[in-house]
Amino acid sequence: MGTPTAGTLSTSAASPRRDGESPVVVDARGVARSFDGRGVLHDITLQIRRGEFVALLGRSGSGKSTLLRILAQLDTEHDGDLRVPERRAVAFQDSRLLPWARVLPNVLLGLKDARSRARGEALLAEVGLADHARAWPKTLSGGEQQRVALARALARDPELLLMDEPFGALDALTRIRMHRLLRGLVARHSPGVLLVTHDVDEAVLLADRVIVLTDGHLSLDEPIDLPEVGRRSHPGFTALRSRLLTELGVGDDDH
Ligand SMILES: Nc1ncnc2c1ncn2[C@@H]1O[C@H](COP(=O)(O)OP(=O)(O)OP(=O)(O)O)[C@@H](O)[C@H]1O
Repeated sequence: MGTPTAGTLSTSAASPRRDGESPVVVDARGVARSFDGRGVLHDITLQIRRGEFVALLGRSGSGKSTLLRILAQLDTEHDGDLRVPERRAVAFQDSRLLPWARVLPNVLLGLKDARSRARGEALLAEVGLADHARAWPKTLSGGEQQRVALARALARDPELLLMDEPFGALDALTRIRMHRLLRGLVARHSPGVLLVTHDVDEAVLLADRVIVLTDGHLSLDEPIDLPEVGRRSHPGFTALRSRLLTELGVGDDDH
């Protein structure tokens, strides 16, 4: 494995957000990863800007989680150049809350700033859990635990929010509610977002842009030019959904 060039983007102070010119919060050039000599990611070049919501689709084993872990810098054993901001947050399919800490301390975990508490409380209110600040995680439903995990991620005011199948374990109705919540949170807090999902509908409903990994190669990178409201009933939704299913090797008839 070669030595990666990893840098830190500092975007918050210098560049105010401008249409189409928001600061870049992921700048990956030629990123590659092998395990035991087997290439899993090949020559990934990808930029994500602050405020942009990117969905990452791919078949099982295509390298999605590997890429997310690299962008989170949980895995630094890659080739190529990567720049991501210091202020980044990751959410996984399981909420990974500490069972021995109540909800608010979970949200505030690792934050030392005296103003953090107020921010944590405000975020709990935003995710509809103001009354649960003193609850133990195990007393919450799966959806509530994921809402706490989102509050925890946003408490760091991340410039980059990375999510790996965050709603994968939730029932269909809870997922729909989480989609609405997430869109609102992202609109208000404006991080750059990379959402790994298996779910084509989820990708097309939520994202501004969709990328597809095929056997470790970025095989598609496309803006989603659909209205935010009424997206599912827009004719463009069905068309893009079909194209993505084809790209993923699943015909509409199989679905
Ligand atoms: N630590 C590791 N050691 C060896 N191989 C690994 C490791 N991590 C991932 N791989 C391999 O890399 C490939 C891509 O895995 P990855 O988890 O990134 O895929 P994925 O697209 O996220 O899959 P899924 O949708 O099933 O979660 C797989 O073949 C996997 O076995």
